[in-house]
Amino acid sequence: MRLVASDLVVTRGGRPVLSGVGFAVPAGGALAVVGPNGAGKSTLLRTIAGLLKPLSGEVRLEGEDEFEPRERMHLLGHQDAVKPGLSVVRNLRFARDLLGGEGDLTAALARVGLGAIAELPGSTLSAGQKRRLAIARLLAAPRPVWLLDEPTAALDAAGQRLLGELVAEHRAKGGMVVAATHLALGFEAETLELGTVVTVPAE
Ligand SMILES: Nc1ncnc2c1ncn2[C@@H]1O[C@H](COP(=O)(O)OP(=O)(O)OP(=O)(O)O)[C@@H](O)[C@H]1O
Repeated sequence: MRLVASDLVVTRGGRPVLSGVGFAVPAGGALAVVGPNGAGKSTLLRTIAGLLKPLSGEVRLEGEDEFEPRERMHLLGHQDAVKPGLSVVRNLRFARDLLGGEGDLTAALARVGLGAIAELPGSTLSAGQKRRLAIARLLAAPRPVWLLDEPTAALDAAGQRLLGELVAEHRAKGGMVVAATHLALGFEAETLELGTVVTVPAE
């Protein structure tokens, strides 16, 4: 399996944001997308996820031709999308059912350190706990491509280490990761500066 983007041209609000962006991430590979504020990192992730349509160019998941690429991807965005009125475990069940996964909710919550507060309402979570709940979705509904937008934001040191471990486990199973970031990610990745074309070697 391989995630390939070629010659992506994307405009937002009528202004060009990405022009001629391309990369290839093989099974087990990871790519860090870097650039200053407004460079188009989130735009690139949303385009890969199929939420924004490029003017030209394409994103494809080679080896998974029977699926729509977006069905095989997780986008962990800036917004943690926690429903305030639902408990932590119900939030996760809602997301899992929406995404069509079969992961173990209790195990996923335990892994991200939220097992003890599974019954608390989402409205009571701290920023870092919301981020951990968003990360639990990656485990509850396994998909081969993780698109992570500033994934370490709001995470404490232990949370950053945990994310590094989860990414390593995901990659060891052949998963792929594209992460937009300003901060250290806590895992090894090739780097894409927007506007350049790179090919990422496997681990
Ligand atoms: N909904 C929108 N409508 C119009 N323009 C937008 C929209 N969203 C983003 N943009 C513009 O697209 C450009 C890229 O934004 P994007 O959020 O992708 O950048 P980024 O690299 O992720 O930035 P940051 O590091 O600040 O998160 C910016 O100039 C921004 O103003």
